[in-house]
Amino acid sequence: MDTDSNRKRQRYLTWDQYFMAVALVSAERSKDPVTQVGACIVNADNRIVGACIVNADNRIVGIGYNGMPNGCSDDDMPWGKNSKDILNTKKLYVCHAEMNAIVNKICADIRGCKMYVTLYPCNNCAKIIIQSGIKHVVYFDDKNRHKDEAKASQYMFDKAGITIRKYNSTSTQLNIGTLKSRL
Ligand SMILES: O=c1ccn([C@H]2C[C@H](O)[C@@H](COP(=O)(O)O)O2)c(=O)[nH]1
Ligand SMILES: [Zn+2]
Repeated sequence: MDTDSNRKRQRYLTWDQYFMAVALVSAERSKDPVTQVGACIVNADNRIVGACIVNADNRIVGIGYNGMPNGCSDDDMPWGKNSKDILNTKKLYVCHAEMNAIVNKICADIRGCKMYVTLYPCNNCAKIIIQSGIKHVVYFDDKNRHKDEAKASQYMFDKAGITIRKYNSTSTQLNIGTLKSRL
């Protein structure tokens, strides 16, 4: 590598890679044994609102991952999904990453912002995304895209004029394992 070059470094992350990497790393905090989801919100100037500012409670404000509500210990709550008793599954309890990112925001006004999220948002997250004023969504994984919840999300996004697109991973592959091995 020519460390004496006068030219700027060429292989730096694109904005998409950078913000999706932040969301993917945030998902690594999730305790969900099946699906780990992370989200981050950026403003029109490509600035993460709440860029990993850690407050006294160790909360990264402005960024979120799927987890149990504050005060509901991860060790006491059910993380399964197949019990016949829905009250004994995570479904009614887990806070979705998109909601946590919005609740954790440090800017009062996130109208016009963009959300990077590692999973196509469900219909409930679509509602809170729309109501928060976020105008653009970039998602990484569309494993739920066939579900009615996702079809309802797309319908509401279209009606509300929210743009949503899949992260274009044809460029440098984001390898969280490599990132984690360097931490
Ligand atoms: O929009 C969404 C949809 C789902 N999640 C979280 C909620 C759960 O913790 C998992 C989904 O678990 P599965 O076992 O894959 O059903 O993903 C979210 O954060 N945002
Ligand atoms: Zn959701």
